[in-house]
Amino acid sequence: MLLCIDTGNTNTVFSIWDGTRFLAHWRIATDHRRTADEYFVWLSTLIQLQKFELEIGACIISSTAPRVVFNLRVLCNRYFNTRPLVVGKPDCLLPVPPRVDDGTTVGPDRLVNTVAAFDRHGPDLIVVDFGTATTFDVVDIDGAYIGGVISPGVNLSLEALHMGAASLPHVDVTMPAKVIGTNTVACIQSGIFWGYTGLVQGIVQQIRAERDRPMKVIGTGGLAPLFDQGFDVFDAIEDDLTMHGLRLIHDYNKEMGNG
Ligand SMILES: Nc1ncnc2c1ncn2[C@@H]1O[C@H](COP(=O)(O)OP(=O)(O)OP(=O)(O)O)[C@@H](O)[C@H]1O
Ligand SMILES: CC(C)(CO)[C@@H](O)C(=O)NCCC(=O)O
Ligand SMILES: [K+]
Repeated sequence: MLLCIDTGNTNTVFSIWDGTRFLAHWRIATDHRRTADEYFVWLSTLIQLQKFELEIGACIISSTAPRVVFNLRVLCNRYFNTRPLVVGKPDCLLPVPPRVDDGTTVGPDRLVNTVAAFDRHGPDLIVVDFGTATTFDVVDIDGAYIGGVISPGVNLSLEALHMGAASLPHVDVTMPAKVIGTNTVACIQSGIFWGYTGLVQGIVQQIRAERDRPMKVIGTGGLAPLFDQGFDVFDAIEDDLTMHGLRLIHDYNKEMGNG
């Protein structure tokens, strides 16, 4: 079985692939201080609760937080007796290398999204990921990541508004019926919801114009379904894009006789 670990700046998701399907997805807050032993106690509790018999034979990690990787490596070595593949490191092969400026380190989550979206939807894509940051990853004809856009994530913007303005509360994101809010919460919800809707529509339109070709738009991340209600910009929503990509990259490395 394959253990896939997706560490974002906010949350880390552990998923188990049994060769045919994902058996479980477990989420924990990202914290670089968490030790290998702590991860293992947490994981084995969940494994026991679900009454799984797990034989982890391989691990793959994507981490946007470099400091977390050390303890995740120790977890894989010590408790699963495997050397993990770490996306973005030279010893982890990608089906197609990214085409970006020399010296740029592309976020591994964006590389993984690109691989997964290309596998499912073919060439010429814009992947919009609503995570800690809202990112746009552009996929070329051959599946390469060729750049994109990074903007502040929805929850980060909400938090910044609450932190910076003494009278503004923290609110949840929902789709407001109207643009003109008639109370503080409704005004903030409108700003976030219609603001991000406009941001996504505008950036997608400009990417399409710059590329001058038809492109499909794939939405992913926890908030993608919410933003799908407001407007018709996504050709598809994928809730497991990162895990699918991690599995593909693992399989690719295995095929190539790597690791
Ligand atoms: N209506 C909502 N309002 C606010 N947050 C929401 C809502 N629906 C889902 N979420 C959030 O979406 C998140 C799941 O999204 P996802 O896993 O894509 O990103 P993340 O964990 O926040 O970021 P990262 O992957 O960068 O760590 C959860 O943190 C969840 O709280
Ligand atoms: C943009 C984020 C934070 C999105 O998770 C991550 O992909 C990252 O840290 N990227 C590094 C810079 C880049 O992707 O160009
Ligand atoms: K993510």
